[in-house]
Amino acid sequence: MDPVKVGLLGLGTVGGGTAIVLKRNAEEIARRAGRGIVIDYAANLDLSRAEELGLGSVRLTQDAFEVVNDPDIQIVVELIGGYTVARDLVLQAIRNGKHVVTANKALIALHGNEIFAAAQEQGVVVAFEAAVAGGIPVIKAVREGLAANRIEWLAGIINGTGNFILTEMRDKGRAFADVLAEAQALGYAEADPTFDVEGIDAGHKLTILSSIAFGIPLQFKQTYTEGITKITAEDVTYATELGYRIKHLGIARRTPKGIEQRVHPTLIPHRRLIANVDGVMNAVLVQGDAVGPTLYYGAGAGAEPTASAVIADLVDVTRALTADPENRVPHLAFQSGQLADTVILPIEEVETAFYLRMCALDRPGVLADVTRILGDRHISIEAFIQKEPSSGVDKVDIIMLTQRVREGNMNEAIAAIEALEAICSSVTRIRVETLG
Ligand SMILES: NC(=O)C1=CN([C@@H]2O[C@H](COP(=O)(O)OP(=O)(O)OC[C@H]3O[C@@H](n4cnc5c(N)ncnc54)[C@H](O)[C@@H]3O)[C@@H](O)[C@H]2O)C=CC1
Ligand SMILES: N[C@@H](CC=O)C(=O)O
Ligand code: NA
Repeated sequence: MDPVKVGLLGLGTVGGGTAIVLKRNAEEIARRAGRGIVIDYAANLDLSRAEELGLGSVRLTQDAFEVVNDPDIQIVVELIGGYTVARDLVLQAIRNGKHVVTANKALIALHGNEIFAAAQEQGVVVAFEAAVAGGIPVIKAVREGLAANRIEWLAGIINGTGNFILTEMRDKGRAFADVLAEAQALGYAEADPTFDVEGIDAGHKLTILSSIAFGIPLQFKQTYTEGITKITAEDVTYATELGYRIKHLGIARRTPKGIEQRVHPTLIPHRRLIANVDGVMNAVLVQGDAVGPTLYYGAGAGAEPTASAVIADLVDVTRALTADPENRVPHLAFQSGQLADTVILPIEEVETAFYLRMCALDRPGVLADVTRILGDRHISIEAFIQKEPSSGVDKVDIIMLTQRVREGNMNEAIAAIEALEAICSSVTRIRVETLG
């Protein structure tokens, strides 16, 4: 059979990795797919990149629309990023009856509902394994491998750049900006690295995971996102003293009131496997009612790990070329008419335990005032440490772990604590999860 002709949009980190791995493993890939998979046409702003990648015989253009409109191209691989041009390109490819593979989580999280509806209508596939947790085949695992389960919750380290920064800061005491610059040089970071460090990228990925886990439409706007930029070296040290590690987690959970969909720094007991996932590695813990806990681990970013997922999708789509569209795996795991309209809870309604740190004047009665404020709102203290001045003489750092409480109640308590005259800074709060 003739090889499948692929149009590759974007020859950057992931596009380059995809070209290299497709060529290096061409024979094995063809044995798996049933026919060869070749890049026939590629688009990139800088055409000299094609030479660097040894794409000698491949047709080249700076205009990606030429690729999606080319009648010879059967599968379009979108590795440009962003949600404007990428959306137009993907929708145009679908209109032209082409299958699409993308690593673009921003695009899927924001425009996936529209894109999948268009794909369904045209009878084409839009595959997006590389969009979540890079090389880890977690989309396939949740969508297909766990199809028997009612998924109860999932929690993941799903941004490689953020995890790399937190690990280097903790282990080597390196400065935030310095590690971020290295992550950019290594090709891990998004074009706008604010997406990585402010939790937006993880929010995109969590939105996708939550949708395929619970059978709900993609709802990025309802996802609570908080980044890692406010985590201090003191918090890392105090968390360690209390037996925890700070990780940037995406958490999606079913509750009787609705679905929690949130990304934020989280204290996790240091013995948990996921607390020991370091550097650019990602991990996703998924709890199914039948299977129990399952854990997926691997590189969350980088050229070849991400290419691994892109090419796995290419193989899947190649196999599906001859299959009846009615019998394909649904884009969002559940049949398109079967998505539920379960409410996503606002963060104020979510219950977690909390780590609190505050700076107080070293005078009698302050601690009693703080514990009274918490007690009045039925917030119990699980652990407590007081530290000698780090922020000036006659001051102390008070660090507490609380039991689980509704976030709205904690907001009230924090406001009352901050209003105390003896409290000299705003209260730092980090949510705590045992993930057991
Ligand atoms: N870098 C990584 O480790 C991962 C990236 N992703 C996603 O993969 C996608 C690509 O990311 P990277 O390869 O890191 O980005 P990149 O910035 O390295 O590459 C993007 C490429 O697209 C080209 N490009 C931009 N606009 C274009 C246009 N209008 N027409 C033609 N070419 C155009 C640029 O010339 C550049 O070579 C993004 O959606 C990103 O979120 C997903 C998982 C991991
Ligand atoms: N910028 C992302 C790339 C992969 O999705 C990350 O660091 O995880
Ligand atoms: Na993946």
